[in-house]
Amino acid sequence: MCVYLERVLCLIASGAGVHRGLVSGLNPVMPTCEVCQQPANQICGGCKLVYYCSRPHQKLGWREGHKFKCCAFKIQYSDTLGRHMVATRDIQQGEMILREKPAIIGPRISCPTICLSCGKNLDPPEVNSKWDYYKCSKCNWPMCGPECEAADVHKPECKAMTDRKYKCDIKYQGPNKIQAAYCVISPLRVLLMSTSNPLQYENIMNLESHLEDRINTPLYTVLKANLVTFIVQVLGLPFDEETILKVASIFDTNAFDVRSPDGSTRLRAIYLTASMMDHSCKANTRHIFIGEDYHMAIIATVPISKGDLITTMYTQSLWGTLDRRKHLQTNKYFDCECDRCKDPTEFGTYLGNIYCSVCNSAFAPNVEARGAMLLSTNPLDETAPWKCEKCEHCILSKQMVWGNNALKQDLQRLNKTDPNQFEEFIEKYSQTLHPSNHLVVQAKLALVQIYGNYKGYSLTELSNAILRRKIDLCHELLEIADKLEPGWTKFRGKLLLELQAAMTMKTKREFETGKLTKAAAQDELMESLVLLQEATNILKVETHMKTILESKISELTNLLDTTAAET
Ligand SMILES: C[S@@+](CC[C@H](N)C(=O)[O-])C[C@H]1O[C@@H](n2cnc3c(N)ncnc32)[C@H](O)[C@@H]1O
Repeated sequence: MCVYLERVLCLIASGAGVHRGLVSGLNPVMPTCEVCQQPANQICGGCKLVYYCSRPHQKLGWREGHKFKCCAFKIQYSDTLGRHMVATRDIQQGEMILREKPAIIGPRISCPTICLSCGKNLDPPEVNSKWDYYKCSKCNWPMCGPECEAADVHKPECKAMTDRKYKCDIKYQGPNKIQAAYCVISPLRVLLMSTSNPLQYENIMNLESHLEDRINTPLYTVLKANLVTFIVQVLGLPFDEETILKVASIFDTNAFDVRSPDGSTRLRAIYLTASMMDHSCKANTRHIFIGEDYHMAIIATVPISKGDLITTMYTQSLWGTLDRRKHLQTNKYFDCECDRCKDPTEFGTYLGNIYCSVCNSAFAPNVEARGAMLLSTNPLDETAPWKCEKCEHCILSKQMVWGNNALKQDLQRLNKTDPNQFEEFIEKYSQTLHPSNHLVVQAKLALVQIYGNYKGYSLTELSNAILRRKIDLCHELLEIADKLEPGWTKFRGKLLLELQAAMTMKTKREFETGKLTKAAAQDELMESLVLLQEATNILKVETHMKTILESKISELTNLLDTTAAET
């Protein structure tokens, strides 16, 4: 980690300059100039972390290398947002704003049986002709094998448990059985840091927790019984109930969901600096995980101007405003008031809206009002009624919520591998849900994934009509992505890949059947190549995508060559 980031972390830890009410009482030692080490009082305007005695020395320091180290962000504090990240200079699309290793990584609150060291999902091997997992020889937690048992990450917790003769009693009970016992591990790892790495422990304990909001929730009542009892009574560790629950609450407020590309590992981790990013329903970054240690990189998805907030998405971008705000209130304890939440049309996508049943009824006298939507009269108030944009028809917000939930359940019940069920869902609700309603969008997204990828629906197996359908769906979804997740987002990258694959197949078929001339086929293939190049720019940072993208590019260029060679 660069020295500047370490200083950001120290600032976070000490609360200096960025922490609520702690701006006074800063380091009494006079800062020194980065260039001449003389007393200095001019702070670098970019990173706000280094000082200079004069303008010439600032210029010299910049030329001598500070320009490569200066962070593109600073952490600020406001009463409404708490600490948040702000760009200290213009940031380019695709630029890596931050790369950081996890301060702590561990199992989620409940998960299938995983290895405590590497986090991989465990398949039960046959041991002594009885089906069970390999177990740590000391604490009995399931592990991959002796190598993981000996890994450093497991040593402190293993010692804490074996010192008290505690043995884990997880046994193989069939595939994918969810184990609640894992809820103690990640908090235990943080608590043990209080002696092994006190500075890091302080850093973590300085994060926002919202414990006061969570303490009486059903989950925290369970944690009081399970987690607190385990730490205090079973392990005999010297922590009070509030500290233990605060650690759990810090995870719930700040942890990132960490997934390996192949889906074999799913953990939660805290990244101290990245956790300073506030939420926006149209975020300007995305994050990726790099390597086996799950370093996180934050990437700008759009150009970010100096002074802009650097934001991330805490919820699902393809949910409507009612669902997103509810999720943020119950999980992160704030009311989102971003531009998208304020706009009853969600930037013209109408993602969370439905058709007005009066204007769209078959008997409606005014045909010009067809397509009119119900809009919330105040999107920042979940109890506000919803009114038609064209007539006086109004419904209560709870009717909107009930209807939404009923249809959501209908969607969830569908067989995820059967495209006909998603097509029927879209058709069935076409009088209520317009083509970019969030439930229809989710059904369309499922179709884009099935068509061309699933067994029985590979690209070569698709009929021309379904191939055309896939292309149309990709275009529709890309239009929504441009408004809600613009730029170099994973969503756009994946859609562009799907689109170019379908377009290439269509061109190939039409050329082979003589529907397209050589020149027209080449023009179309060039169009696909442009899409593929943009998808590559977006996705190449994800290491597992590199070979896939390279082989797609070579397939497409080969096809271009072959087409050019045909007579
Ligand atoms: C991961 S922390 C982000 C850092 C946090 N602001 C702090 O001061 O430590 C998440 C918390 O930040 C606050 N927050 C994040 N985004 C926000 C937003 N758009 N509006 C208001 N509060 C927000 C909420 O309290 C949320 O639970």
